[in-house]
Amino acid sequence: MVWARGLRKAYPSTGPGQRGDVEAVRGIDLDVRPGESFGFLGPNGAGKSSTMRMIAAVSPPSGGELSILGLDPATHGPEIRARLGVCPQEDTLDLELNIRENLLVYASYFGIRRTEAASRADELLEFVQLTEKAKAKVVDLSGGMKRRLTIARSLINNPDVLLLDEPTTGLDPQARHLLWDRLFRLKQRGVTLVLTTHYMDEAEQLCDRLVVMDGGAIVAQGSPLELIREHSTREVAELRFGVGEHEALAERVADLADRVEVLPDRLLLYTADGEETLARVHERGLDPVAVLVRRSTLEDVFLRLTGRTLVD
Ligand SMILES: Nc1ncnc2c1ncn2[C@@H]1O[C@H](COP(=O)(O)OP(=O)(O)OP(=O)(O)O)[C@@H](O)[C@H]1O
Repeated sequence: MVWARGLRKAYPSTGPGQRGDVEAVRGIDLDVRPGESFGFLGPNGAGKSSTMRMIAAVSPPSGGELSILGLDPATHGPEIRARLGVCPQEDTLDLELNIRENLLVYASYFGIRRTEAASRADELLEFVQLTEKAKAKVVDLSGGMKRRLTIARSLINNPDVLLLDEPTTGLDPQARHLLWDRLFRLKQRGVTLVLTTHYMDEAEQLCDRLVVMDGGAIVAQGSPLELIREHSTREVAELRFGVGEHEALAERVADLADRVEVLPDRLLLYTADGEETLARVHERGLDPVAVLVRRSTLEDVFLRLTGRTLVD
């Protein structure tokens, strides 16, 4: 569905004192398969949105090869865009129109006939659970509802691939779960999902496979489970001590874990059995102010690969 080799994106520098181009994407390879849910996970500035804009055929690559739905975006941009759904990071809904009208106007951009557009709009409002709000204004919707409307809008042309740039950023947990549920259903219907996120739980919930990006490059790829197995241990014991004590205490527990990470507010002990490790910590006479034993997540994978946390 999406295939890339050595894909690059550079922007001319604009700021004073900036020299050379900004290398947003530095030669990445991609292979998104039909029907899968594929994610780009990485912190702000990793190059996720730049990659998505190239896949959406709205931003030309600066180098490398790119094929979308088997077509070259340089020569087949309009055909590709007609078969894609794009859900941008910021909602770009028309505030003057009501909810249903937003869908109808969007349908007209794709040349969909009025009667077909009307039934499609009703079907999509039902799908995103906004039927009762059909006549409401955009300003009367919650953040979660606006996102659902944006998704409905991006489905108006019945796309083969849906691109979602940070679909749940800024939403509360309930709104996020509702959105995830709709995206699962789309996947069940055979729509290929390509999404960016900086939420590890979202990547774990939604993505069959993902690439971890940092500084414009892919630093790891695989299924969430594969990435965790490959780059982390089964469990993590988190220990909080007094402010400024963590660096020195890390040395005293280093031999109790496969690996120890020092964060400003806690120590992370990577181990197969967190409770067992914790018991050993206490045996040494150390007394953390707070402890937590949890399973490893993609956040741990990112920390291992980059030395930084995903959300600073
Ligand atoms: N239009 C542009 N002109 C110049 N520089 C840009 C442009 N768009 C992005 N960049 C720069 O390219 C780099 C990658 O940005 P990009 O938005 O692709 O990252 P991201 O991973 O999507 O981050 P975010 O989560 O903040 O959207 C950053 O250094 C950014 O400042």
